[in-house]
Amino acid sequence: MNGEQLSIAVTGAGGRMGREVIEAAADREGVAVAVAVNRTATDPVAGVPVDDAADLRDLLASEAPDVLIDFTGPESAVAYAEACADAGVPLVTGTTGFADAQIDDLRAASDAVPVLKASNFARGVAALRRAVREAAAALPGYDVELTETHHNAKRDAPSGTAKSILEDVEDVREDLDERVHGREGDAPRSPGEIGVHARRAGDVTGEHEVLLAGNRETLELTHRAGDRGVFAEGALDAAAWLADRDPGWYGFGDVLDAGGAE
Ligand SMILES: NC(=O)C1=CN([C@@H]2O[C@H](COP(=O)(O)OP(=O)(O)OC[C@H]3O[C@@H](n4cnc5c(N)ncnc54)[C@H](OP(=O)(O)O)[C@@H]3O)[C@@H](O)[C@H]2O)C=CC1
Ligand SMILES: O=C(O)C1=N[C@H](C(=O)O)C[C@H](O)C1
Repeated sequence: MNGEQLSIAVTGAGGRMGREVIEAAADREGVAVAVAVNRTATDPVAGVPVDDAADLRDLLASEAPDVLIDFTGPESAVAYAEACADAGVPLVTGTTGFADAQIDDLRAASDAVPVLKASNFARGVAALRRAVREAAAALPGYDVELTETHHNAKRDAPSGTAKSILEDVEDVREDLDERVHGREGDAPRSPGEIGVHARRAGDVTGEHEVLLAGNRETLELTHRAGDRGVFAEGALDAAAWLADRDPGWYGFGDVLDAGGAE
């Protein structure tokens, strides 16, 4: 970092989250957007010109930002991670929907630069995940069903956050080893199932609900994002924290454990 000023690059600058990050950066003291790119031509966002994503490597070399924030799609995120590794620029990515091989590619980039990947930058989701782990461990034998709801333009299903929560549940409840995505026809529930339900409707920002049921009682744990600003703020906190780290693989929990942005 150059003194107290954090210089960021933003990919997917024309998308819902890219715009939100640029707008949040404009509102935050000590943060400047040095590079903003998109695959397709995009008008300036909050006064920041948006360049062609094909020029990212040149722009990273000429502008030398402290960190790149990426909310795009899996293929692009992997390509941008490779550009970051080559340019020595730390990467924060909130992109979801990666295949396992693409995660391996991201991890390879983290040999060269710090890479922070998070399926959700809301602090409430971090708290939800802790609560779900505790509840699932405390309620052995209870059925678990997860429902996520997002806007009608979301591409990947189930959401990245839902997959993270599923991993949390499976980690503390080894008896739950079969993910069942929706049910249809003659489909009685078997004990090892975790039901997974993805709803797409309107402009819902993002909701995740975990239902635990058994022993004549139910427990529901729900997070609702009010707007995308909550994700953008978390991503900026992560960027500020990551800029001075050593190469390696990080999560949003590392930022929160350290007390948030420095
Ligand atoms: N971790 C978190 O907290 C959050 C994560 N997300 C995730 O961020 C990602 C982007 O979400 P959102 O901003 O709503 O999406 P949008 O579709 O609104 O924006 C995606 C942007 O990235 C560009 N892009 C580049 N490569 C790809 C690609 N391979 N597929 C799709 N778009 C691409 C698009 O450019 P062009 O128009 O030129 O194609 C577009 O500008 C998703 O994976 C989403 O799940 C979203 C919210 C919070
Ligand atoms: O695409 C979105 O919008 C969101 N994606 C993330 C996910 O897949 O979990 C996070 C958030 O729920 C919004």
